[in-house]
This record gives sequence, structure tokens and C-alpha cells, in this order.
Amino acid sequence: MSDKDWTVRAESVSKKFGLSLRRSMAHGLRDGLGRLVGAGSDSSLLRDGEFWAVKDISFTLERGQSLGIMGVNGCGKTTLLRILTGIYKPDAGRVMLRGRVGALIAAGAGFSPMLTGRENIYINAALLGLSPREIRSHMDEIVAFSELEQFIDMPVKHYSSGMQVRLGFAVAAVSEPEVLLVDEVLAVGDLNFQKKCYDYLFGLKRKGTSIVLVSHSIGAIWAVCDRGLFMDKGEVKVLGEIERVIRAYDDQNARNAARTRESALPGPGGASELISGTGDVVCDNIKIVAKDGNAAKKELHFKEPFDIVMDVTVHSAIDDLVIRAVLDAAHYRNICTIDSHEQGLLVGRVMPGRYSLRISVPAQNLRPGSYDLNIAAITRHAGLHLFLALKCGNVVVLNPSDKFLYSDPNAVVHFDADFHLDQVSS
Ligand SMILES: Nc1ncnc2c1ncn2[C@@H]1O[C@H](COP(=O)(O)OP(=O)(O)OP(=O)(O)O)[C@@H](O)[C@H]1O
Repeated sequence: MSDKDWTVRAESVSKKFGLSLRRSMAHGLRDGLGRLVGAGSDSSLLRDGEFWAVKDISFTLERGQSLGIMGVNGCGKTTLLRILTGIYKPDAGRVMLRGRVGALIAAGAGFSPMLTGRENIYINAALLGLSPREIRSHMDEIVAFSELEQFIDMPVKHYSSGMQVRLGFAVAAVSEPEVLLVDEVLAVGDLNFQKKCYDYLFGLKRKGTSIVLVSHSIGAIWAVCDRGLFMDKGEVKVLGEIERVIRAYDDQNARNAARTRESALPGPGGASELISGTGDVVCDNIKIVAKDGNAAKKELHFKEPFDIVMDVTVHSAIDDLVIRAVLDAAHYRNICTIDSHEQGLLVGRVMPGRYSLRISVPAQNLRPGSYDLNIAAITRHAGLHLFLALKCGNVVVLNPSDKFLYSDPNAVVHFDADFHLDQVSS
């Protein structure tokens, strides 16, 4: 990239906040007094009760490139966007933007509630750098884009949040910015308007506008952006080509889901959420083991074989024992059953004693995500639960690098399939 091709540049940008208003006001007062006597404090250092909402973020965006910013709630996405828009001054580092900058950061942000939609269009378009003549020539287009013709001469304070987003997007889009900064706001609009906005974003992008999009919708980020920034606790976790960043974010989400499950499990060593049954059979030390034999590893590669191992104690003789392992996905229960009887292990009469059981799964087709394990011991004929342990294990299937580009997060099973595309007419 030649040095003149960039449109957005962030250099080691950091922003801190105070944990309490009282402390922040005390620091503010001290800073104000310090400045009066020419002794300002070093803003790049944290003081008592402060934390970094954004820490040491650097990136460069070329003309026509779009950056999707993703990360869990509170990781600093909005703060970073607000630094880029100039709403917040960074405590360290600097940002530089080239060209006309449009920003959509919150429904109604930048509008004067007492003024009408039309008057607000004038003000906002002027702030974007449009001349009065340009504003007049774009006015009908902006009003048409917003689809607010009936309401355009009504004070904005009577607009719904969706209507405010429509107005804001119409001004930002039609004025053809060279850099467009967009926060989650598009999600507020109805589905038709969202589609229209995304189509417009694609059009702007094709014309060379650089877009920075903050969103929890990975689908939206994937559709618009070619670069990604995955933030974690204010810092860069992964930065780069969008596919790689989305995969890393997806995997992190699956890990977080697994961790949330684990922390909800009482008892030692991730014991089950619920154990019940007659107690004639007890399964313990239940583990999912990857093929490399590492029981501590709770992650599997896509299609990686795995074993479920456990100790089984049989307290009284059982004629028709069936052991069953059932997997739950994040949003669906019982997505898969592995049953000793179905798999041909006809154990016959099992005498009291202690056993070691290994269930080997040579091929699995789980899509990337987090899966919980449930184990049951039942009698085949009466279906009596001798033992039942819910959520007694968990495994995360990682995103492979050559598949599962963000598609359907609800899907849990993958089928290999051949696709044949035959042209039947031109
Ligand atoms: N004006 C403020 N004063 C104090 N703390 C703030 C302020 N704005 C944000 N924060 C804190 O900074 C951190 C980052 O917030 P930010 O809104 O940037 O996160 P986010 O990633 O956009 O979150 P979300 O996905 O929930 O929108 C949070 O801990 C938040 O509480």
C-alpha cells in the first residue's frame, strides 16, 4: 500500500474511564487545577479507579476497505468508534482520517430534537461538509431514501428510534462520505430498511468508501467487511483478513459458552448438573478424550475422532444394560445419541463390579461450536434409568480453516455433499 492510499489510521490508541463518577470527578478537578499551574498529569498512565476501555489499538484502512469490529459486550468497540468519530479524545495515541467522514453511532445522535427532520438534514449534511447547494440538490434523494416523506416536517423528538436511524442513514449515505463509521444502529431499522442500508453500503464500498462497522451480527460484518478487528478487554485480540478474524471470534464464543457451562456445574472436576437414577449403576470420571489421548484438552478439530471414557460401577447384576451418551448443542438438546445397544454392544448379564468403559467415535460431523455430554445407564426392556448424569462433560469443536465461513450459527451437523451446477439456458 502506498502511503497515500489509506483513509483511516489508528496509532496505539488508548482510552481510559473511571470506575466511579466520584473518582473521575476528583481526577478531573485535579487535572484542571494542574493545568492551571502548568503541571498536567500523564494521561497515558492509569490512576486509582481507572481502567483501559481501549488499549493500544493500531490499524490502517486503505481506500475502499471495510473493517468489522467485533467482540463481547463491554470490550471497547463503541469507545473505539467514538474515538474515530472524534467524540472521545484518546488518552494516548492518535487517529487520522482522510476525506469526508460520515458517522452513524446511535439512533438520534447529532439530531436536534426540537427541529424538524428536514432542518436536521440541513444541519447534519452541512456538518458532513456539503455546501448549501449540494444539500438542496440532495434533499429529495435523502428524504426519499429515508422513506419519511410524511414526517419530514415534524420535530425529530416525535420520531421513533427506527425513524431516527432512517434519517441518519439517509443523510450519511446520500452525502457519499469517503469514510463511513457505523455502530450497531442499523439493527434498529425494520428488515426492509436494513436490507436497503446494506445494499447501499455495498454500493458505497464499490465506489471506494472505507467503512468501519461495529456489530454483533457476524453475518452483517461478513457481508460488508474485508478486514476484521476482534477486540478483547479493550485490546486487539485478532486483526486482519476478515475470514480469519471471524473464525477466531466464533471459536472464542464457543469456548466462552463452554466455560459458562463449566462454571455453572457444581461439584469437583466438573461434576454433573443433575445426577439421578436408581443407583444400581454409577458412572464417574467421565471424560471426552481427543485422539491424541489428552483428556485435559477440551477442544476437537473438525471431524477429529474422540473417545468418551468413564468408570462404571455396577452394584447389582443387570441383565440388559444399555449405556447411552447424548450430546446437546447450545440451543438444542439431544442432537446426537450414541447408544451401546444400537452400536451392537450386547453385554448380556453384567455382574457387580467396577468396569472401565471407552466409547470410541471414529468419525464425527459436528459443526464448530460447544457441545455438552449427558450419560445414561438404562435397562433395555423396561427403560429404567439406573443412572443419569446431565452436562457431565463438554467439548468445543473448532472452526477448520477451509470451511464454515460464517453461515448458519444454528446448524449443528455437517453433511458432506456433492454440488453439480449445470447451465440449462443462457
Ligand atoms: N462514558 C463512559 N464512562 C465510563 N465508562 C465507560 C464509558 N463508556 C464506556 N465505558 C466502559 O468502557 C467499557 C467499554 O465500553 P464500550 O461501550 O466501548 O463496549 P462495547 O464493546 O461497545 O460493548 P457493547 O457490545 O455492549 O456495545 C465498558 O466497561 C463500559 O462500561
